[in-house]
Amino acid sequence: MSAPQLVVHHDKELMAQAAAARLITKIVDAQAARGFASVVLTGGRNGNGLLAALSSAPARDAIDWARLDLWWGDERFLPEGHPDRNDTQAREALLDRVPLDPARVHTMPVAGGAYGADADAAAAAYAEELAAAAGPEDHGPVPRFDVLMLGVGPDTHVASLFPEYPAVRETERTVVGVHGAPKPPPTRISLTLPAIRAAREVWLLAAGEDKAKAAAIALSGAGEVQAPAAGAYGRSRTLWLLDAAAASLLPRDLYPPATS
Ligand SMILES: O=C1O[C@H](COP(=O)(O)O)[C@@H](O)[C@H](O)[C@H]1O
Repeated sequence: MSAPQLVVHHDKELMAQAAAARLITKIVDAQAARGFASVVLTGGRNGNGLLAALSSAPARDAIDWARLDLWWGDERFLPEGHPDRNDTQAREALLDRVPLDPARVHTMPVAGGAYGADADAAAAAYAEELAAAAGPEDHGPVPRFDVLMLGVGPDTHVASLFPEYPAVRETERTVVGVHGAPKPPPTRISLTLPAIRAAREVWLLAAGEDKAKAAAIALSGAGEVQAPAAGAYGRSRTLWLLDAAAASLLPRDLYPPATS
């Protein structure tokens, strides 16, 4: 477990641009060291903001897009191409504009596809896909992702792990179906905390006033069942990327004053 480090940017746009620049460096370094990189994408406003910033970043094509594995932390279990699916939004923000290898783009299953309306079966299939991609060096059923990003919801949810829901208590499975989610749509698929914690680095994105309470709760010692964001950490780094509005309720001793 790595203790959270905080970086507070002046505003949402700057946060998205700085996070995009940070991600480019991370991916380029991993590709130089191992030949490929693996990143887990998040849905939500902050995650899509980062992808849009990456799309217009001058250094975007320093990344070798064909040697990048993309996974998702969660998905809204909706039909293919639905505008509310996280993968649809990611494609619009970035993925359709870069030369990815389609075989390395690991979207979560769609509703009405191979698993019909069965989100649990779809989740089990994604768990198998992760397990197949994990090598002996990963020492577990999911790859050691280079970076796993999570947008923090106003209620402290991350991925589709909502406070007090069974999914946040899961200790065995790496991917689960989520039913009756408090945020639409009610049916979702999500990585669990054990899968999230397999990542080398976990980045939590929180920008905007509506994230201030969630950041303060999660970073002030709350339990992970009540505040799932508190249970999201990486093996070697846990990084909270915030803007000043989202950091406004944090105790001042948690981070140095915003500088950028
Ligand atoms: O529904 C979801 O919400 C969260 C946070 O979204 P935001 O719009 O409040 O930033 C996101 O992390 C998750 O991936 C997504 O499915």
